[in-house]
Amino acid sequence: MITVSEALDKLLELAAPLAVEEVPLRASSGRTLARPVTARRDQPPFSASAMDGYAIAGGAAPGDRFEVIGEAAAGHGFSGSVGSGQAVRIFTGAPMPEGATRVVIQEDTSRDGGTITLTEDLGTGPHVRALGADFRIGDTLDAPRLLSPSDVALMAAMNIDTVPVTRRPDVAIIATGDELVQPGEDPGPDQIIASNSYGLAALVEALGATARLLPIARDTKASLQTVFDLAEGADLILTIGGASVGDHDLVGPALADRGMERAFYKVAMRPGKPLMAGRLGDAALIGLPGNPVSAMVCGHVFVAPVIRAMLGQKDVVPMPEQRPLAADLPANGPRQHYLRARTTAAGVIAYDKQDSSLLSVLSEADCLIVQPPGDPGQPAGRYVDVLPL
Ligand SMILES: Nc1nc2c(c(=O)[nH]1)N[C@H]1C(S)=C(S)[C@@H](COP(=O)(O)OP(=O)(O)OC[C@H]3O[C@@H](n4cnc5c(N)ncnc54)[C@H](O)[C@@H]3O)O[C@H]1N2
Ligand code: MOO
Repeated sequence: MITVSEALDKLLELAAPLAVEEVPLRASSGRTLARPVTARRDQPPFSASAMDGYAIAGGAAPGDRFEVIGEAAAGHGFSGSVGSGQAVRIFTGAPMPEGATRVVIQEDTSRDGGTITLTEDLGTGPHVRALGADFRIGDTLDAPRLLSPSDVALMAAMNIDTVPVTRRPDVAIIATGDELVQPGEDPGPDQIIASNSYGLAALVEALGATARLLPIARDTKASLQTVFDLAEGADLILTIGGASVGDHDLVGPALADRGMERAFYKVAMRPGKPLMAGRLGDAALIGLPGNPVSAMVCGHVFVAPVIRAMLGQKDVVPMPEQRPLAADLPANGPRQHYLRARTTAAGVIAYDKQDSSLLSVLSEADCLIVQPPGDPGQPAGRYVDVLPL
């Protein structure tokens, strides 16, 4: 058995960044920027008013009077220039007229026909946004970067309409087992619903991959080979179940027949011990254990970093957070334990039930406490490593 960190190193060797593609700006949120993009204009492209009021030239004091000589609105600048004793009615976002140095907000003026008088409680201003105050032509948004809605707004303002992003990893997901039927079907008396494939598909799609749920493979080598054929073209193949040592655990042998180069089998972790990984043709392959919580925990711990690496992201393995324990944590055995836990005001608390079949517990949990192998147990109040879910 290898350690979690050794397994992660070997897995990341299987995951090279994918090709770059151009997508419309509208489709770029949640994608990974693959190359820096560059602002095509200054923002604002002119010195602009930040408020509704009057643009004036030079100093201003309560009681000063100005003649209003024109109007500047957003999209419609004033073509003349402003001199001493003159003002231009101006609105937020309008270009500052030539000669104007500040904006007096309209609340600080009283208007009488074509004249304004500055009131006693005159503010300081200047209420002007300098040309290029947000960004200048040539400023860049650096890659790699997971694009957020705010980044999309920024790129739009930079006048970037197509965005170079890393291609979405194509992830083929194969559930295996005679006992499985799809959600919505009528299970026989010895059957259960295939749940892991759906949870894993949601997980990889949330990370920016495309999931292909292939038909359930039955517990024969022939059925497994038929479904493996359908995984052709995938960047990453996830198998679920059939990974352990039972007579019907045929995933390893079927993959060996197919010529998989195995990188490792079995990791010193709980849940998730019978994890397997390797390369099958052009695809990376991760063989996940069948127990539902084991499959999902391995999804968070191993599959997510592989997807991020394929997307060309940096820091693909999340650093655990430090949080205090709200209750004592019992001693651990020889495998790194990922305990399903919840956050309370007093700290994190592991659920009493840690069996790797309990999806209801996983669904309630908001984090995993990561307890190292051989840990002697920790008292309440001690800070421990936690992975938020
Ligand atoms: N003698 C031993 N038995 C087991 C060991 C061991 O070391 N020695 N390891 C145990 C551990 S740990 C795990 S984890 C499981 C993993 O076994 P497999 O990967 O072979 O998984 P299966 O046997 O196929 O299934 C286990 C369990 O999960 C259910 N399952 C499978 N696929 C799905 C799915 N897509 N959706 C929902 N549930 C699924 C399956 O029905 C079984 O109940 O092995 C232990 N045994
Ligand atoms: O991965 Mo197995 O459940 O260690 O529970």
